[in-house]
Amino acid sequence: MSERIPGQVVAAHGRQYMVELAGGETLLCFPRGKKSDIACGDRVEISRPAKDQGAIEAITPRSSLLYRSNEYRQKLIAANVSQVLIVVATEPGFSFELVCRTLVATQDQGVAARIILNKCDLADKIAPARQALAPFVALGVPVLELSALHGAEALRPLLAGHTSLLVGQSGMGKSTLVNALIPEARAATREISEALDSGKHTTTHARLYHLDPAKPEAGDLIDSPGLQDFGLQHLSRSDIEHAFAELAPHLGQCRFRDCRHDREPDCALRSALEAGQIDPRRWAVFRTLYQGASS
Ligand SMILES: Nc1nc2c(ncn2[C@@H]2O[C@H](COP(=O)(O)OP(=O)(O)OP(=O)(O)O)[C@@H](O)[C@H]2O)c(=O)[nH]1
Ligand SMILES: [Zn+2]
Repeated sequence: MSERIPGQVVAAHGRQYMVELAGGETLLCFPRGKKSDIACGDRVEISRPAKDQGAIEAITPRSSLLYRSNEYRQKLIAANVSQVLIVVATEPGFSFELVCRTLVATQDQGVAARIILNKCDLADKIAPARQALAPFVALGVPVLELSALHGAEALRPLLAGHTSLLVGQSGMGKSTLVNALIPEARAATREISEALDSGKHTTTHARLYHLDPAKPEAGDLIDSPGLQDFGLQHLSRSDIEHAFAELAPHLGQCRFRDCRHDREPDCALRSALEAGQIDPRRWAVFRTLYQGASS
């Protein structure tokens, strides 16, 4: 048996992975066997049958796994993340539901979340954006306002000591933000794309960057492709109830143990909604997710 070498997946694209080894060398790797449930951020053990190619033999247990799913399949986003940064912008408008769904996924994985409100140079658009974000602020989700076009230094201290995942809809300015934080990102991405795609121009992969290669404590940043939806088919009704923090004081208080929080009498959740203790926009997303959950 050949020697097992530890490494970390720094780029994932289909069944191809770039794995960083101790010392910073990166190696193109393929998973052993048919399965490829490996994500950017995964710590792995590889074997090296050839100098310029590796085989992923094992995945080290993860501290967290962010993924999306529908009825048919699941899509891994990133592993071993300690905080998720949800990028929204003053313009164009962002999806309230997508932010809620991302927060559900982070809450489920016990990962911290922050919202970054980008494009705050567009001064007249800030007030409506703040209003749209108010329900998240009320929940205690920190919001950082910045303008990636003019720099992202305010964010840097919040990244120290973390592996942070950047997620957001297309057009919110995620790439601008990555380039502001990591000026060499564009070149690194091009290099990786060439290795992974052999010339094809797809940018569908997640990518891990070291904020300061000389200082591991500066943190790592994983950039992921723009999100259009965030399917959470893998979560049960109970998972969803527990992922909406504002419901916590009311869970278990309904008259019926198997209350579906719909039209049942003496539903504690509906009472809290009617008493104004639960934001109606959050409630609407909760209902959508709860009704779609399998059990
Ligand atoms: N006014 C303003 N525009 C910005 C800012 N940041 C990004 N933009 C612009 O917003 C547009 C989208 O930015 P990108 O960085 O490409 O957005 P993205 O989220 O990476 O989008 P995709 O690449 O489609 O996933 C570009 O025209 C940027 O120049 C900002 O802070 N202020
Ligand atoms: Zn109920």
